[in-house]
Amino acid sequence: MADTRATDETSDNTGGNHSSGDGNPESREVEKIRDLKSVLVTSVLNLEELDVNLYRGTHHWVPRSRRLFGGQIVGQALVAAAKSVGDDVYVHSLHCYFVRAGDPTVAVLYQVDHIRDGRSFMVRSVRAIQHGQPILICQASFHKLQPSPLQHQFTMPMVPPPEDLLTEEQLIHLYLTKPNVPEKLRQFLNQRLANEVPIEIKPIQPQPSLRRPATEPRKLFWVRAQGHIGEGNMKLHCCVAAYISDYAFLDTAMLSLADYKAKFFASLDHSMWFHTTFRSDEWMLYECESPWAANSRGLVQGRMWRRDGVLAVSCSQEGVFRVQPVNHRNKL
Ligand SMILES: CCCCCC/C=C\CCCCCCCC(=O)SCCNC(=O)CCNC(=O)[C@H](O)C(C)(C)COP(=O)(O)OP(=O)(O)OC[C@H]1O[C@@H](n2cnc3c(N)ncnc32)[C@H](O)[C@@H]1OP(=O)(O)O
Repeated sequence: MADTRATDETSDNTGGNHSSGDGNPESREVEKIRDLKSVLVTSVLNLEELDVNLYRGTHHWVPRSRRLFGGQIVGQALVAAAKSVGDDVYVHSLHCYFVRAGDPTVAVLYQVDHIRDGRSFMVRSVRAIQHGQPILICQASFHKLQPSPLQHQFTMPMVPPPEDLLTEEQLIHLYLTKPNVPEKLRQFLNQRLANEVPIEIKPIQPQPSLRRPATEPRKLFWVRAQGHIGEGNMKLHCCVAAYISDYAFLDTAMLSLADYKAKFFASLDHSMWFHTTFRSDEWMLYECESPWAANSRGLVQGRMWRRDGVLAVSCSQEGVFRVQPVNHRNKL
């Protein structure tokens, strides 16, 4: 499908026109990596067709929890659903339940059911299956473009542009240069650096250490897929956004609680609404907030903004959190 609306990088509300090249050899290295095609496109979201409406997906990065990353399963389910509709419709929403933990030692099968094809909307249901049982059930709905005078959106928060901020990786490198970083924490951060997460993040207000105060459960960060995807296939950008949207989302609910850590947390469901065209390989501002948490569950809501201030995607998710007090004796 042709993406007819490219992001206008020259007119943003984040401080004007910014060039990513700064002459620094490290930045040039980063730009070289960005020339490579995103692994999300070449591998993670590149499903193998096994039969009619039946696909197989493999894994790239697996979180420390050793259960499959929810964003990967949602992104792959959306790829499978999108293969069953024509070029004249756009995905406008999806609603998923994570019903079982995904097993990283085997592939995931995606079975697509055609629920309904209407004049304007098409609905698909996808079951992600491992060991003969569903791990995710997902409904995705597609819509033809139908312009209307009814139009409004919230205003994007004012934040520094991504060019003025450090990536999560750079922040960790900086932190590791400090003296007296406890060995356990150093190991944890080095492990984080070794992770091949195909996502780049630039937090607006980086946490200087693990020992943080309780704050309003809200955070903002710039995010994009690692590597190049390019213009063109809007459905693919939505699948990549589905992957990205789950990465640093759920822990927003934990911000209101200091001196506790989650000994177990997992997303229970995930919903997304796609409002307009965007590029998932270009910086988008992810605004995440948690309006409620109690009873071992927390709700998070998110908005992904194109850097020209257009609201591109809305997300919402509930997660289960089993928390325990942190022993701060050996922490900074
Ligand atoms: C700014 C930059 C910051 C960057 C920060 C980001 C950093 C890292 C990112 C990391 C990645 C983020 C990950 C994002 C979230 C995810 O992707 S989570 C993955 C997707 N979701 C799932 O996998 C959930 C799948 N669903 C399930 O597993 C189950 O449905 C469920 C566990 C939610 C339901 O549980 P339940 O109904 O209780 O099932 P059971 O089979 O009975 O129990 C499962 C285990 O839980 C234990 N348990 C049950 N109840 C309790 C209880 N009340 N208290 C304690 N424990 C309980 C139960 O004993 C089982 O345990 P075992 O498996 O037997 O050990």
